[in-house]
Amino acid sequence: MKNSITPIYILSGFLGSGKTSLLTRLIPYWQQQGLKPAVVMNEIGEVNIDSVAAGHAVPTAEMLSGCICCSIRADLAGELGLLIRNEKPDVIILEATGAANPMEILDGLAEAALYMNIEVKQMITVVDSAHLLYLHRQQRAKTYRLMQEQIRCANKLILNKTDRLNNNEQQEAGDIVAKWNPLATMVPAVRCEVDLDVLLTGAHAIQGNTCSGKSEAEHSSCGSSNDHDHGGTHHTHHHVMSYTHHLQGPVDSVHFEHLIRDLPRDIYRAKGIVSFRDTASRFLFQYAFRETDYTKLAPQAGLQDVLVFIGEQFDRDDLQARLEKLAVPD
Ligand SMILES: Nc1nc2c(ncn2[C@@H]2O[C@H](COP(=O)(O)OP(=O)(O)OP(=O)(O)O)[C@@H](O)[C@H]2O)c(=O)[nH]1
Repeated sequence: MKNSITPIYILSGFLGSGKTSLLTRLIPYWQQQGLKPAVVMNEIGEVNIDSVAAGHAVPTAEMLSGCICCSIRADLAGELGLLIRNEKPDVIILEATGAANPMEILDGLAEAALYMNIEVKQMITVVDSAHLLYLHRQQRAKTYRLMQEQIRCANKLILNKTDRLNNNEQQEAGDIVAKWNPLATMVPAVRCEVDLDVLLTGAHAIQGNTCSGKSEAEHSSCGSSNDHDHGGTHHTHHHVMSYTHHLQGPVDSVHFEHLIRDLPRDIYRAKGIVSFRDTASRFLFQYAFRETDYTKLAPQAGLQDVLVFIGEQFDRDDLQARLEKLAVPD
């Protein structure tokens, strides 16, 4: 392990807010400066679709099937240690799952810092401004509270997806975020297109145990609420669940689009790789807060065809049955 301090940038933000979009900008930014970035990617699901989405070839530690803020937090120090020892990166970007509570990640990193020379430089939270506004109007407790925590703990905020809001709504979303975290620098953006020189320099210190002056008791979504199981050292996100479905072959594009259109509201994120038999093409598929996106892939690129759905206590069996029907030709 090298003796110099390895800076760590944490990318936080709710599911589908744009963290991977930011990652794809950060990697070439540092590479162009002659630096060697490495990535720690954390996914609640069993597969890492984000590395296909990011399209980068940098040293990556994948932490799958759990959340680094709770169920697999104990593995974080080991993964970081391996990455630093084997790859000697100049900078590490830690992309948390969208369900992660940033306070718990900071705690995990503070533990890791006992064994290795690391320093958390920035906690950048990417906010899906349209989703934030929707939740603010609905006041859906658990998800809303988690988003609030992620915003409060940041020292840099990207108010992303402003293309989905009109001017008044953008103002409203900005006001909510500024009220929750008046200290952080906030930058509005579309697809996280921000001036990285500005984003990465100068910021108030990360607030450790007192995100924007809030008390420990208010850091509820992972540390002290009923959302998590605190049996021993094992914590789980009760209200967030995922389902991974491996597709056995190409599916009909129209049937697939209907299935996605009719997804229950409680599924707020889906992503995967899917091949369509009617168009003979293969796509990276993304669904975030009711918006879908398809990026064409080379026929053999990346993983086997697979879909990951993330949401709040949705009917997994029903979803599985509907996905299995897709495999049956007309
Ligand atoms: N309309 C719109 N879509 C965006 C914007 N930024 C990102 N997206 C899309 O939103 C989806 C999710 O973006 P990601 O960057 O993968 O989000 P993420 O936060 O990494 O998602 P998770 O890791 O699953 O939590 C993708 O389809 C992106 O293309 C934006 O500013 N506007």
